[in-house]
Amino acid sequence: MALPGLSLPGLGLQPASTPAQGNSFAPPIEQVTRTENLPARSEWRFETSFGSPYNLRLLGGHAELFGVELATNQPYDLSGVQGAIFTWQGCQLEITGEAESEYAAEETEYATEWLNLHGMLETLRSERPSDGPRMLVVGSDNTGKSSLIRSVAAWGVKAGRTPTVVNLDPRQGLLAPPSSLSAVTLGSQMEVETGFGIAPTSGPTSMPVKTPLIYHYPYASPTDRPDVYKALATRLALSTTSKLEEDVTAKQSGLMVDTPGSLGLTDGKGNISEILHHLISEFSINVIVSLGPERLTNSLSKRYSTAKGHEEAIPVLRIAKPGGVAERGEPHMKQLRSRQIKQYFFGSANESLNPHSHSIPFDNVVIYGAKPLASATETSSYGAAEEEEDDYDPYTDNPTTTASGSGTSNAFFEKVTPSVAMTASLIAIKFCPANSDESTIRDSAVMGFLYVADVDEGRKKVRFLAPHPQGWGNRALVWGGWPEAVVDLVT
Ligand SMILES: Nc1ncnc2c1ncn2[C@@H]1O[C@H](COP(=O)(O)OP(=O)(O)OP(=O)(O)O)[C@@H](O)[C@H]1O
Repeated sequence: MALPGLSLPGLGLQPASTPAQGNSFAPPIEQVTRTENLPARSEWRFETSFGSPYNLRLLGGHAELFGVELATNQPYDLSGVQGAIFTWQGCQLEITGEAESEYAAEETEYATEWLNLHGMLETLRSERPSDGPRMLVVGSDNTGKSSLIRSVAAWGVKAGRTPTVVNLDPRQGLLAPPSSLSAVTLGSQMEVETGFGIAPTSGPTSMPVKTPLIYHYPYASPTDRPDVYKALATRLALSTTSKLEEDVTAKQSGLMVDTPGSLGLTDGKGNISEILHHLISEFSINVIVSLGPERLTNSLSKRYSTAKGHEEAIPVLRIAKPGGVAERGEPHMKQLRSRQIKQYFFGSANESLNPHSHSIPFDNVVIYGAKPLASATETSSYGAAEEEEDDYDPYTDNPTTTASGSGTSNAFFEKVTPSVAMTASLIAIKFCPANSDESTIRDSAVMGFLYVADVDEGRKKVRFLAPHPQGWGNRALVWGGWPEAVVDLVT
């Protein structure tokens, strides 16, 4: 019997191609190993703690984690992960280690819906090769947005496409630490354990390197600094779309935009976030996928699914939240951020990296502190913004003063002297020179991140960890109060 969706274009189910990795997998003696036989179209859901080993191995059949196929006999370390190993045809798994919860589930209709979405994207790619799908996924927190994007991106890569994934949620980085808004074109398949993989490094790696375009937004939510968020989204949209213009295959493969859960909420009158309108307009979105409540989908449909003036209609699709998606509390999210930061500097178990130490006198370093929103100038972040939104110009709110303080106002940054308060936090190296004006510093892409390992106020020296051995010349450095310090990065 053919499985629904499997005949859709672009998803040739083939035997797992990666060979067995031998017998290097040696479970700790006290760990109990058990096997699970999963029937077709079921999944193994698990929630595991950080630091407590949890290993999975595919013994037979086919299985995938968010679209990425597991290789037979390869051990995968899935500690600190909430997820599900899904199988279309049935499989046998070997599991070692303790989970906070784990069970086999057969209510997996969501997977067919996601696969049908992949099929629809493939149809759009074939029908309009010069103008691929530009999909935005919206919904409240923990509705499966990132997992959906990971899966359809992985299926796209498997079908020979090179989709571009855009992460607009600063709380979780995409090939970058939290506080990043980033985009990457996937030229190769993702990893089972690390998802999109690790950030590029100066050293040799066994994994194919994916180079993201990164902007720095050192706040947890778009509504913390909507002016900065919108300006950076505009920058990211411009850079991404102009890059796609130079790459026919990537343009045909299309964009997949992941949004933070706060943009999937409507106000009491059912109005959509004005920032969401901004993203739809700036990324020229032509498919909207809603994982949110019916109210959000209705509001989006009312606004976008019928043509208005010169605007084309944008289809709005509603997809149900998968049953297995778990609420993630703040302690879990904090550990996730900490792990992403560690991985940025030290890599993963499969691909370790060696960060470099740079000790610099205070006088030789110029650091700008990112300011929180000082005055409540934004009265409401909801509303239709029907006309003005499309005309949003990031330059209109640009102060012309230098960030170093001459002139009338420093809206975004203030110069700061290194202090112990910075210890264990992240600093972004911008591509622009240190004496650039505020808006240039704000809008510059990120060259890389530094970790403040130590500040010696007595000797007036600051020690950074950097992924690269080279210095960064006279570039602007920006310190934000967010994400929180990760004190156990350097032991
Ligand atoms: N089928 C599933 N079974 C078990 N866990 C799942 C399943 N699908 C997703 N998850 C897990 O649920 C959590 C939330 O999913 P995901 O990150 O995709 O949601 P999200 O809507 O992007 O959340 P947020 O907006 O808060 O970032 C993740 O840890 C994810 O790995």
